[in-house]
This record gives sequence, C-alpha cells and structure tokens, in this order.
Amino acid sequence: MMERTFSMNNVNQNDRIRRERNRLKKAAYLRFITGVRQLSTIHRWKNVFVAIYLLVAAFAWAYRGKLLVGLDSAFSLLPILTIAVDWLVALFLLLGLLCLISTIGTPLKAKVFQDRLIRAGFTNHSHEPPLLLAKYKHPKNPKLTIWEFDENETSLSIWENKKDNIKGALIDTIINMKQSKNGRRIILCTVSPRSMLPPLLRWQDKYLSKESFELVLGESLIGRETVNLAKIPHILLGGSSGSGKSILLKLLLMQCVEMGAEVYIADFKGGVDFSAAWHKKCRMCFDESDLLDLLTSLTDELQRRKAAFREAECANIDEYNTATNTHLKRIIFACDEIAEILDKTGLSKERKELISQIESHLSVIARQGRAFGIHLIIATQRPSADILSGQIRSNIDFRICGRADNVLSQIILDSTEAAEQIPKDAQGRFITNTGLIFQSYLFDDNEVFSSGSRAIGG
Ligand SMILES: Nc1ncnc2c1ncn2[C@@H]1O[C@H](COP(=O)(O)OP(=O)(O)OP(=O)(O)O)[C@@H](O)[C@H]1O
Repeated sequence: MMERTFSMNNVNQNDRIRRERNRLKKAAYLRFITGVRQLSTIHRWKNVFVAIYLLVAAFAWAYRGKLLVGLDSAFSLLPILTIAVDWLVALFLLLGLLCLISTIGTPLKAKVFQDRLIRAGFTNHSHEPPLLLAKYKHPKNPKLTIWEFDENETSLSIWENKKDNIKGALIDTIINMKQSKNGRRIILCTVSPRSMLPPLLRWQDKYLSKESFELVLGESLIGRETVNLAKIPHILLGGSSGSGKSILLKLLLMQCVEMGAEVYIADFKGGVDFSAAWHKKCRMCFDESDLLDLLTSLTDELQRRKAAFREAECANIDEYNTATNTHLKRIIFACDEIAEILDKTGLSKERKELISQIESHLSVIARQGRAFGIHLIIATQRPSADILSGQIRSNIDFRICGRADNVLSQIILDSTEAAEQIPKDAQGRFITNTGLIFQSYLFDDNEVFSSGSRAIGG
C-alpha cells in the first residue's frame, strides 16, 4: 500500500516537473518572440540596446585572440584550441543576443502581476497564470495602458467573465479586451482609476462629424464616443431622473436634423421637453392616436422602400441613393420616455389594443429599419422589464445607460455595470453596453436654436 502511494507520488512529481519544464520552455519562446516584436513594432527605441550589444560583441570577437594569451606557448601546436575558442566565443555572443532580446520581451514586474493573478484566482486548468508578454502606454493616448498576455488555454469569454478578478490584480480599470488576430494573445486596454473624465464638457459645433450619420455623444478616456446609424441603426438610452438622458437625446437629434434626416418626436409631456424651435424642425406627436397614425405611415414607408430597393436590387439606403441618384432621407423616430407610451397598466381594453398596435409598429421598425434608413432613438428611466418588449430591445444594438439602479441597468445593458460604475451624483456620465464609460457633451438647445448663425436642418 505504502509502496503504491510512494509510486503515485513519484508519478505526480514527475508530471509536475514535466509540466513546469514545458511551461518554462514555452515562456522562454514567448519572451523571445515578444522581444522581437517589441524591437520591430512596439518599442523600436530599444534597438539601441541591441546596437550597443552588437558593438561590444564585435569588439569581443575582434579581440578573442587575447583569450589565448599566456596559453600560446603551451598550446601553440594545437590549432584546434583556436577553433574551439572561436566557436565558444561565437556561441557565447549568440546566447547573449538571445538573452538580451528575451529580456527586452519581459515587462517590468511581470512576475508580480502574474502572482497577483494567481491570488485573484485567474489561472487555467493547470493552475498557471497567463504570462504577461508586454505592457506599454497606448501610442495615441498615454492615459491608457496596453497589456498583452498569452491566451493561456483560456477563451476570451472566460477572460471577460473574470474581468473583475483581473481588474483587481492589475489595479486598473479594464476598458477593452480583445484577442490578437492569430488568437494567441489577449490584449487588454486599461486606465488607472486615478484618470478621471471631466465632469462637464460643452458641445461645440466643430465636433459635428463629417461622416454621414455618425453621431457624436461625448468623450471617453480613449477618445470621442460616436455611433454611426448606417452601421448601428437604433439607440436605447436609459438612466434615472436627472442623469442627463434628455440632453443627450436632444444632442443626437440635433445632429440628425443637421445631417438632413426627417425627425419625428413623440413627446407625451405636453410639449414641455421640446421647445417651440424643435417643433419647427421636427414633426412632433403629442397623443396616442396621432402616434399610431405616424408609426403606421412610417411602417408603410418602410414597405414602400423595401419594394423600391428590391426593384433596384439595392441592399440599403446608401446603395439605393447612389444607384438611382435620388435622395431618400433617413427617418428618425425618437421618444424621451418610451414607458409613457407603452405602459398598459390600468388601461381600458381599447387603449391596450391601441398600445399593442403602436408596439407592433415599433417592433417592425426595430427589426427591419436598418437597411431602409428608419431608426429608433428611445429613452427610458422606468425600471420595468415588461414595458419594452423583447422584440424591440433585442433589436437595439447600441444601448447606453446613465446613473441607474441595478434593475434599470440590467434592463438597458443586461448587466448591473451602470449601477456599479456611474457615480450616484453624475450628470451626463454614461456607460455603453460594451462597457465604455463616457461623458456626454452638455448641449443647450436654446442657445443653438436661438443663434441666428446656425440654421438647423433645411
Ligand atoms: N452632459 C452633461 N454634462 C453636465 N451636466 C449635465 C449633462 N447633461 C445633463 N446635465 C445636467 O443634468 C440635468 C438633468 O439633465 P436631463 O434633463 O437631461 O436629465 P434626464 O435624465 O432627462 O432627467 P428627467 O428624466 O427627469 O428629465 C441638466 O439640467 C443639467 O444640469
């Protein structure tokens, strides 16, 4: 029995030694490869070290004969010794170069971060932490740090699920996580929690994007945050009262008008949210039957466009406009509080029926609007899952949430990130469903519309 236990222990021990040896071999190989990458792309200036080394190596090679001084007389008859010394020096210098490149491929404190990852419980099935291959400042934004890890036989989804453990180990906020093209590295972009977004950023006309229907929202730590309606057709905006949704919604709608879209706004608060200037630029809608008529005409338009695009063999509005030399406008339907419209609690049967029809039109636009240039930008602060039907929500790819409680954050983003990451007193601070936090531009519609210098729309 004891003998069996002893031999089992031996097998385990051997297995562990073999695994450790393989791990070290892999680490040495990865360090060398990373060193070469650092020299060729990331940190070209480190070639200075290689240049100095090569100079010293050339000097050592030139004077290698001196190594034999003193031995000359005794071994002068042995030319083989000279050849051996040549080989040894060459080997030594080559090894030195390999070590230098591997050292360049080893980030400072790599071991410290790996130990922290072990303590945070982020290891693979063999309890090994990922190897930190490179750590450097983002070339365009020094506030950001890029970390490159080997994928460590761990899929990107597991990295994403363990984001909090990793964040704790790196003591940085993770902004972005992706896999390298060859799939062998996981690349994280992080920012120090000390780097702060400013609490107030004012909108300036020069921020208006030159790219068609690219709407500007604000600034994140990695730059200007935008969404292109040609690629991501609908937007869902959430946040508790006073979080800054209405101002952000107006900022987006102002840009849509500016870019020549037809904008329709459902405002069931009696026109108080949108001043008279908006009424001139956009088609307003103040009650349910008016809204049903409007949405019916929009879905009819969608069907008309569908038939026309099919006939012209065009896949989307941009292709159609180019191919037929027409100028079909993009259409935006916006609503500041969708729950005001879709909440059926306590309503009569007829009104419930009316709301169901409104909802079904919104679903059609959410599902099919993309290609035909008909978009939804809707906002809500009401944390109730049954108000926004799954059909509408699941077809809205771009979702942003300001400060919110867990329930609202979950409804908008499918996670509690807004509740956790947006401070309770923040205004105009939002997080996207991809986890990016940004400060929206503060936009004063009174100023914009009253200024004669700027004519919104046509
Ligand atoms: N981007 C911003 N930067 C700084 N402050 C902002 C920003 N957006 C809004 N605020 C401030 O927050 C206040 C509330 O904004 P807003 O009316 O848009 O909130 P809301 O979420 O729509 O609230 P409600 O749903 O109650 O209307 C504004 O009066 C403004 O002072």
